Amino acid sequence: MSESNPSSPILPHENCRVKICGVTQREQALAIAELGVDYLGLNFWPKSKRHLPLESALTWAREIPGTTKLVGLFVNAEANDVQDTAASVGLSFVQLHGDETPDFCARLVEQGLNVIKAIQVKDESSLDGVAAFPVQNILLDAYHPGMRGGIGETFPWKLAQEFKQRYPERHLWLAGGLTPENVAEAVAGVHPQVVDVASGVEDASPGVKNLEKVRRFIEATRTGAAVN
Ligand SMILES: O=C(O)c1ccccc1N[C@@H]1O[C@H](COP(=O)(O)O)[C@@H](O)[C@H]1O
Repeated sequence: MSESNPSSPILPHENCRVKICGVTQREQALAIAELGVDYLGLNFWPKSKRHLPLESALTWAREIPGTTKLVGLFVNAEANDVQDTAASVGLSFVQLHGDETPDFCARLVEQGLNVIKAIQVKDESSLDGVAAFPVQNILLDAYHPGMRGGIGETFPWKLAQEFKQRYPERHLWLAGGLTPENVAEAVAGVHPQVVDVASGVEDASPGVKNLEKVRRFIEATRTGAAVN
């Protein structure tokens, strides 16, 4: 499926697109789509605080307008479950945030899925393995021992800049600790294709977004300036 989203109402700054991840409520999902977000992340990892049961997703996900693409997040799921969920929910991308191997990703790509492989960046060597993954979309997130993601921590963006130099043909989804306050600096310094945020647009409750923060995050990404 194409990366382009021609009906997006405002052209993003430097064409950087926005993904809001870990939405758990139908009304919020519709409101966030209405704000013009490019990608909405649905978290199918049962251990996440932002877990969305498949049964819930099936009741409302297809109400989201097609201008907002759905991304399903999985951690070490079975290939058949990823494929079945993608088909039944109508996912445009699957985000693999666990220890999935290049072969596992290849199998899903062969099935016609658009795979985003997440890499938790510990240091420069974390980038070495990227070459083996047969996917166009790579998501870089912060490394935290024993945690899979959604933790609100940044990693040194100079490593994301290095990724861009080493893998210019890949699409970079930049994640990890992004907020309405720092996303403009991230876009200007790294030039990712997509910025992805979960906790940075929430208050106290994981999975419940602060819509004003979402609005400010989108605006900061598209205007290239921190919005207060
Ligand atoms: O959000 C989660 O709960 C989560 C759980 C397991 C793996 C990934 C998860 N979220 C992803 O983590 C990054 C960064 O999140 P944050 O903005 O730092 O909170 C992002 O890609 C989310 O999609």
